[in-house]
Amino acid sequence: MWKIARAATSNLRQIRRFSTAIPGPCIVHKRGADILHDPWFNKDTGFPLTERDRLGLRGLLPPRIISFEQQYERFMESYRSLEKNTKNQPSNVVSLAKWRILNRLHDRNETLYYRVLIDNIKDFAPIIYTPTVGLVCQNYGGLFRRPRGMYFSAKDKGEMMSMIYNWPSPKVDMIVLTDGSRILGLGDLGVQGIGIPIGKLDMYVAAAGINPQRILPVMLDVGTSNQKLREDPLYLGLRQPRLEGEEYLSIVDEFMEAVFTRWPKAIVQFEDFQMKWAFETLQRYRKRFCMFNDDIQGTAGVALAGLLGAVRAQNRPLSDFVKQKIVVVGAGSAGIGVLNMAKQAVSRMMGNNEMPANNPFWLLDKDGLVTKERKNIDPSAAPFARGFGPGEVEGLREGASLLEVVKKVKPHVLLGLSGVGGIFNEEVLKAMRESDSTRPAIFAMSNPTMNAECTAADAFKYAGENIVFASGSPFENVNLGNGKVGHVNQANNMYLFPGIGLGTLLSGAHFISDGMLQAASECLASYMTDEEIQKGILYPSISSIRHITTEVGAAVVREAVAEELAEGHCEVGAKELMHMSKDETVEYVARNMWFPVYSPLVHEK
Ligand SMILES: NC(=O)C1=CN([C@@H]2O[C@H](COP(=O)(O)OP(=O)(O)OC[C@H]3O[C@@H](n4cnc5c(N)ncnc54)[C@H](O)[C@@H]3O)[C@@H](O)[C@H]2O)C=CC1
Ligand SMILES: CC(=O)C(=O)O
Ligand SMILES: [Mg+2]
Repeated sequence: MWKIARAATSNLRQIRRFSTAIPGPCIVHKRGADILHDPWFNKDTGFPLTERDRLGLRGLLPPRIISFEQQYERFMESYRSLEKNTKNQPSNVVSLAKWRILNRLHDRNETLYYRVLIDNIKDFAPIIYTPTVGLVCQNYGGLFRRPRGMYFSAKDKGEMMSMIYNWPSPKVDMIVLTDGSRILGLGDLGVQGIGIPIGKLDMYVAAAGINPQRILPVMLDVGTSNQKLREDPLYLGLRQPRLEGEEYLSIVDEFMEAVFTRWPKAIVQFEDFQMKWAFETLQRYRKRFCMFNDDIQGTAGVALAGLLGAVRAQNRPLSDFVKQKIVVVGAGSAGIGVLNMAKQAVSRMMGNNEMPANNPFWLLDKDGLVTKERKNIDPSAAPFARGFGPGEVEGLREGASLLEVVKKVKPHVLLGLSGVGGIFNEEVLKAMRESDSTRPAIFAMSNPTMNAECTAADAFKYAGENIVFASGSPFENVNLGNGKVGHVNQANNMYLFPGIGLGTLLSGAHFISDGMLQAASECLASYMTDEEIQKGILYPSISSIRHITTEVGAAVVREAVAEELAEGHCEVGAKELMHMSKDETVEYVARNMWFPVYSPLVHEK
């Protein structure tokens, strides 16, 4: 079942070379300076003379023509100088300086921006995505220069159906939407949360090859509960308390109707909504519109793939997943999402849609262990509340502390999605040494870095060198001495959301089923070889994110076909999708991925 998928696509690079060798023309409806000021079309000094003539650019640029490769080198050179010149400055200052230089390129020339991003994704992802994107959101008021994406506010009620036509691109494939209410582990950042949809969509372009002219980051500004922000003179959002209840839902309803009226085939990814709205909107829209919630569903798939990897790392068969004791810290949208998907996997493995006699999950929130004695328990957490009596670990009371739970349960896995930095402290990590696993797994998945439940170095230092470790934001591998390395995995939903979006788009499904999400997760899990897993490597390197996304996208397409949800995309109909072999589906996905090269621009009125 867990075959290695990589060999099947060894010809991917060739496909990409071929498709980039003869770039198709790009229709542009403007001329002259308007083109130079449009990052979608601008080539800076790279416009050939013929194009300068055709588009009225002669004289608007210095005469020398610089090739794409030279422009690329020039940018990388200035990036490297910046790195050198800021060496001794505080890390936040350096990170923001790096973000600024990339953002300036993004604002000026998207083709070059995405090319440097794709080629250097391992170095640049921590800048355009977590952790730096968190810092950018926190400082958004001061950093703001040019708008990116669209802003729909509570003041726009009744206007959204017409506003959506203000977006200049006639076609949109992927939208990432936030209301800014839970930005990473940083809380309510109101309108400043727009940085998250922008960063996520950058990953869509880099990893999934979604055309940047067809992405749309959206901020739904319904106010903020963050009083400090409301009082900040530089704050750019509505300075009013967050809308609640029906008032809130009517805004989201109106936005969704507007989007799908203009772009019926678009996919909307909900991102960083506070828990109550994350679950409510998922339930409300998932059958009506093509959408998913990344924090609930994307995170769950990535975590499940890692949990299965942790079983393999113990040299145990995957079916032993049902015997793993898993402690999840954080009962929010992400933690509950992970538990729901892990529970589904357990029931599938049991073959009878039942849970094993010994419930393998323990859930903690800010009030400690969640049990059946919990007052006013959230309905989504209720299925995971522990009981008392036979089959239960003795002596664990309602609200037991994390340390008590770890000491008594001796879990195989300790997984944090609490947003609380350092909560896996020395004592908790040392208690993991008594785990019943030969290779305990510690997943500190909260973002950004300062909110991680522990650092990689502390995990290996206190819990032991034989652990497997994953974090939501990147950490360096840990030098364990004697030539040994503690491998750090990045358990982040970035390994799945681009493939879920791309696969759904290319299948033409109008709805994202549990089966499609499960297929994505299984594909990620099976991507890793036994040799890698034995080294504690549970996820691929981010350098291969395009490759893994192609595989995940193909797995999603195939599942949509199997469930008869696939209706086809552009000239490829449902029947053709049905007759594609696995390799052909992978090639189909690869063929449809955008790659940044300068296309000849053709002017049309
Ligand atoms: N690595 C990844 O791919 C992802 C990471 N995350 C991260 O997970 C974190 C949580 O996200 P959500 O679940 O959406 O947030 P949320 O706000 O819905 O939930 C947070 C949960 O943590 C609990 N909590 C707070 N303090 C605690 C404490 N001291 N001990 C135990 N539990 C405590 C809360 O009671 C709540 O249940 C964030 O930092 C976010 O960045 C979220 C999605 C994906
Ligand atoms: C990664 C992500 O989606 C989060 O931290 O919210
Ligand atoms: Mg998120």
